[in-house]
Amino acid sequence: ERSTSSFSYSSYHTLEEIYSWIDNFVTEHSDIVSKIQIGNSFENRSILVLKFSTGGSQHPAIWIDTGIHSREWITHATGIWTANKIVSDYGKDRVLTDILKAMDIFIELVTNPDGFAFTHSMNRLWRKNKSIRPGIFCIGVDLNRNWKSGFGGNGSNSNPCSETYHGPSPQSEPEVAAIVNFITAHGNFKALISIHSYSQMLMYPYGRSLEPVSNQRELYDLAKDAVEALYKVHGIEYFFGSISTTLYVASGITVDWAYDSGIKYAFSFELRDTGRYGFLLPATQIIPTAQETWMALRTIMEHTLNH
Ligand SMILES: O=C(O)[C@H](Cc1ccccc1)CC(O)(O)C[N+](=O)[O-]
Ligand SMILES: [Zn+2]
Repeated sequence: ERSTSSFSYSSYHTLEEIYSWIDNFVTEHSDIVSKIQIGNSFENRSILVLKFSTGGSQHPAIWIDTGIHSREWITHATGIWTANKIVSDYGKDRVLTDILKAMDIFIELVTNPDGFAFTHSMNRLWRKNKSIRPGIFCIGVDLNRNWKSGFGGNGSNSNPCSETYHGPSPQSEPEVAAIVNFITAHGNFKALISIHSYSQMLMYPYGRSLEPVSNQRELYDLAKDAVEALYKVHGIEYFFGSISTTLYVASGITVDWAYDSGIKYAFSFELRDTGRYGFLLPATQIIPTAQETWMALRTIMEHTLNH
């Protein structure tokens, strides 16, 4: 369709519908939003990032990614609603306006486009990307185990048929390499938020070990404030803490790489629910989930602005 006004934010969408929405969205809000292609997926789909900026060059930046695991459809839908919330509230919400006056926000909505297309065409519960390699008879790498930090450690698997297969080497997957190259070249990211589902948790590094990060107390207090802001919207309760102590040990993950790269505010969300619907969360819960998640994101971004 020609404009985002006919786009339903309370429905799940195909890859083509999302990419079309991105083009319309950027056209309609070209004063503050632009589209950047940071690379191509294994199956040669464009990897797209939305940049929200009020100008300046190289503002300190905040990264948000959704859909790194393709079956977690609530995360793409939440990202799309969040993008629209940012343009709707800029100039009205004092906190958001202050954030965007000083910082840029980058949102990668479909971080695993090949896997996402596959969840629509063949297997709704596909998690990994779609890479294939000679002599290997299972498809895909877990993009949340392919990062350099702690690569190959506990909580990742060397078996290509495993759902947590870490891949042949760190950043072997184009979908991960594209983000690493973009964030490294930019050089001024202050926060990274990688959004998953489900379990209703807000977590910070490390995943690879039980060892606390240097600013653990600060991250604990910030996570606490963020989940309280989330709770106030619809009464949904989140657990929070470090990944390894709150959920399980996982190695080669996005937020450990971000933290070790100097991004001291690195978080991962597990959105709704706690297992009743799981990855098959009904579309009726998209907007309520996005509304409450926004309040947590806004809390993290405000803290990043002020520290
Ligand atoms: O194992 C995962 O990558 C996430 C948990 C997670 C999330 C962030 C960093 C480390 C681990 C769980 C999930 O979101 O993928 C849900 N699932 O197990 O399919
Ligand atoms: Zn996930």
